[in-house]
Amino acid sequence: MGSEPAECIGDGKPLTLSVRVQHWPIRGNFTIARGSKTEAVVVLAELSDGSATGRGECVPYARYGESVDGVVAAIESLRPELDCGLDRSRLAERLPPGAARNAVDCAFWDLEAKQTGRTVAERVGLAPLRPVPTAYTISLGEPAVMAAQAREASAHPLLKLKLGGDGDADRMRAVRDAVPDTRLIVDANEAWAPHQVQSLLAMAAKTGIELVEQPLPADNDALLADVAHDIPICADESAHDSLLLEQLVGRYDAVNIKLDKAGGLTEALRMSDRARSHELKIMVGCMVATSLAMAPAILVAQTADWIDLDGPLLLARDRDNGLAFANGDVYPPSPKLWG
Ligand SMILES: CC(C)C[C@H](N)C(=O)N[C@@H](CCOc1cc(O)cc2c1C(=O)N[C@@H]2C)C(=O)O
Ligand SMILES: [Mg+2]
Repeated sequence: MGSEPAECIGDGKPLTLSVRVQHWPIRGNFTIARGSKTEAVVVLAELSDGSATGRGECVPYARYGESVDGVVAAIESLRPELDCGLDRSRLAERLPPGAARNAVDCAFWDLEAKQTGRTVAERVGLAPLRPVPTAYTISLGEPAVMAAQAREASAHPLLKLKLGGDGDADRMRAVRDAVPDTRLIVDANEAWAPHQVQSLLAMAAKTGIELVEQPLPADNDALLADVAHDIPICADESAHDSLLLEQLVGRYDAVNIKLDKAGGLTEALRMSDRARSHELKIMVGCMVATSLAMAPAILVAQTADWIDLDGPLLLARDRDNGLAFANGDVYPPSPKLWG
């Protein structure tokens, strides 16, 4: 009698939770080495203390063993603890790195900003947020189609080409010919075979591409230690949270930090610090999602080497008070959106 349930690990105020699955149509469709998509399926978590409400959005990703139902259930499982005061500082004790923790962590940060009247950027000690240049992604397709799309998108100073293995030398060449002055990065999403990696990296360097993201399946990471390369190789599917960063050293030159992999802003900031201490360069990336999912990543992007936060640009429509994109830059969020 009177004792707290065993699962109570927080000492904050009771919070109410709302969890919703939302579908946001993509303009046209979006293709990478793993398949095509016509909509972004996101999970929205809201935490309320009765007067203020904080929001966070995540994208469950089957590649990491996640499903929409599983992520919703993981967030829902926090309900009793939120009711007895679970706060952000204890969240990592309850959820592993991944999409579910991301949505809740970002909702906590947003709620804390509203409760304290101080932006998240101020609370993490950042200077006033500035606009940052983001890549714009060209979907995987035939070389001529990708070249045409790159030409249409050439107002974006930095393009990210999705690659797929066979035919990638032609894709890189065709796009480079179409946009000779545009900065290019490429993302193979694990589609290169070990026997292709050396020649495709050389072709990427020759065509003036400045970064190659996740060339090999994550299981083949060890092979990269012996691959000579003139351009940086960036880990995406091989990099999740700060604990596993050490394994990338000697294999990769950079790491793509995504809040959905890390489990939110708290861990993404830690990952960014730790990547620097291992002398890894930093990309900040995203899934196909609304501006609410990009907003916290803009804080990590302030010190990143490459920024890939174009999710909302691929959507047919975005949330109210969505991020502004202009001249290749993405602008900091309004507190009406997040933070
Ligand atoms: C809007 C762009 C796709 C975002 C960014 N530029 C990007 O390339 N991000 C990812 C790709 C992740 O996109 C995928 C791939 C997939 O197989 C399934 C999904 C998504 C997604 O966003 N939602 C579903 C779950 C990258 O690899 O860097
Ligand atoms: Mg990637």
